Amino acid sequence: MPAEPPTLAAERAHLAESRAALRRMREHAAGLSADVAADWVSRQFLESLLDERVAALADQPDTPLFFGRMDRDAASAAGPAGEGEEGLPAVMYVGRRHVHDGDEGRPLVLDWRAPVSRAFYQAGPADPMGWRLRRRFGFQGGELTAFEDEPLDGGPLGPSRILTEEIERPRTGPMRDIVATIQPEQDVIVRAEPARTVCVQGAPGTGKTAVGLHRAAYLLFTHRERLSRSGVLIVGPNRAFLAYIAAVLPALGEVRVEQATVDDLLGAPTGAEPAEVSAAKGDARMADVLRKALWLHVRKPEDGLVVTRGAARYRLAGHEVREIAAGLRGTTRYASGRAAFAQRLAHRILVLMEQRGEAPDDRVQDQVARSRPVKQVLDQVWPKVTPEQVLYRLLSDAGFLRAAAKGVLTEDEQAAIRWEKPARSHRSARWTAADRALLDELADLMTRTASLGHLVVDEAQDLSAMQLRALGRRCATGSATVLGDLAQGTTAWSARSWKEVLAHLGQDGEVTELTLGFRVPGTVLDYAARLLPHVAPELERPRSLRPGAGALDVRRVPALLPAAVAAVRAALERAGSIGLIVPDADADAHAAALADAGIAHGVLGPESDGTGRVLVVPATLAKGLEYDHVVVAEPAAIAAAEARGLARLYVVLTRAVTSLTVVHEADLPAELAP
Ligand SMILES: Nc1ncnc2c1ncn2[C@@H]1O[C@H](COP(=O)(O)OP(=O)(O)OP(=O)(O)O)[C@@H](O)[C@H]1O
Repeated sequence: MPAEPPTLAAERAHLAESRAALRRMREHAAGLSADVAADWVSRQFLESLLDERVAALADQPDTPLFFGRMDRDAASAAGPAGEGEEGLPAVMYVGRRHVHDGDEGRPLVLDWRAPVSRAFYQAGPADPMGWRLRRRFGFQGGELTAFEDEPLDGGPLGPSRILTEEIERPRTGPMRDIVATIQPEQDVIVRAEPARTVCVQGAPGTGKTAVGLHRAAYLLFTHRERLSRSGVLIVGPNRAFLAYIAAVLPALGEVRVEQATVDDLLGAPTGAEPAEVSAAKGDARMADVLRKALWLHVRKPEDGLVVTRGAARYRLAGHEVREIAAGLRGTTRYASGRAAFAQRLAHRILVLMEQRGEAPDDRVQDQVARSRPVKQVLDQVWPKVTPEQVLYRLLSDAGFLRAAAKGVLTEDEQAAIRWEKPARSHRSARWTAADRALLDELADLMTRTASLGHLVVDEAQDLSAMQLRALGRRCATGSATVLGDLAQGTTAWSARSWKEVLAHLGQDGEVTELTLGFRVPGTVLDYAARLLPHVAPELERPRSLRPGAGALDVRRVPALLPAAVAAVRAALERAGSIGLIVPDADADAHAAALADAGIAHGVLGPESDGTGRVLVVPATLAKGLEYDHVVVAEPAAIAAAEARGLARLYVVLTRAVTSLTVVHEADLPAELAP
């Protein structure tokens, strides 16, 4: 066997030493006892913390313990004992977590999220940040097999082979983390200050989703205590997408991040409606209409209030009751306003009691507030209502809608959102996705929605103003990472500007644009970009990290189904995942054709992630996903299936990592012409 090159041997020795140290750290943690806890509850808590710590220190044999190394330049490293300024070692290894040598506490591997590790991602010849060399390691199944050096004191760096290989490594399952190869412009977003909301406009495959997930991991590392208390939530477009990204954060050691769709948060729709109606209901002006509609329920009192206690009667005149209601109206949330109204009425009665020489205490005030006469006034003036009751009334009662929408919605707009045939009551009403956002707004007008510490919103361009407001409430006291691509907006209410999105979300934030695509090879990206002037002319044309790479094959075929099967069969000759993306209406036919041809496959559904190397993907579910080889069947039908069909086609054509085959029986959409 040829001798191993000395550098590789030395790096492997460091890996072995780090692994041994991690084992010791784990043994040490496992030996810690929760007995120091003062009581049973604290002991349980401490035990679970220790279990978590032991689990976190497990060495996953397939996951490299470190993926990079940095060598300081001579000037910075010339400190005592080989340590440079700030006590930093002359050499540092960067990995998924800290590993230190138990005896001396010497760091063997530094966590990628530690401030010092920033240099691994950011240093370059233009600004070496005190470092001389960056080394990237190649691994195979946990074994260190290669390395690549990037001198930081020389000329400009070429593209990293390890990065390209990582991108082209065949996909076998869900999304992987990119912690070893985060690029400088991505790193800036990942490490942006926690309090800052960042918004990323990114062309297909520029790493928006990856960046959002790594930012969540970074924030949890830097502000663990605060954020694990207040919570971090990732919001994605559908279950299939969430299943696809689900493994990334656990691989980075973060298991406490929630993932949800907007439907999960606001409630699943039980009804459907035309897109124009949803668009009208999704308009931000609906917030004004709802506020008005709710507060229209507070009515002027007709009579005063009479409370009897024993033989005594206490009376508040109508104008006094009116004044109290008027003083509260609109100054609080509806539910707390109702409670405060009862208390204020009771307080005034208490004052009358005192004037008569009684000495009532707080308990008496509470009793009066809950008494029958007060409740009667309350129900008449400030009735208890639910969001469903208010929205039902608004959408079914033309007069009430007119009163609430006066000066905000035109007659036509009112007619558009009104139900033609209302259900019999709010209980039997069918609520659409757009209604769910309205109900959430009403619920918040009644009682404040709890806010989380940080929200990552992916594919944010597809959310309506009212949905964004609903998400904004959930990060009102925190910050957000907003990710999306205006060119991939496929809803009737898709955003036209990120400024507006941020305004609806109620967050101040800067918009950063990513245009370097990692996923899609140059030839394929250029083909898809022919659609860009038609879907989002204001956006910059995306560039690919692999400009010369990729195979594009566009074929007119006499019969679509057999041609799609043949294209899938050809892709099966190569390594990696295969997505056959088809118009939604044709998914069953394509699945049947594959089955007839004896090709094992899964079919992606809204609630399922689909399994298998070959997946039939309805076009409307392709967003955010990727496959090594993509076969697109009948682009014209995909484009014709919906109002923003060209944007859908743009999404569909940008899912391939290695090859794209387009088969079509009908003419291609004219916009795809060169
Ligand atoms: N720095 C990187 N190193 C390695 N792979 C990367 C890097 N950045 C992105 N990728 C890979 O590129 C692919 C696309 O990334 P991602 O899905 O995050 O992009 P996106 O901008 O969300 O795309 P889309 O808008 O099309 O959904 C993924 O496979 C991701 O792992």
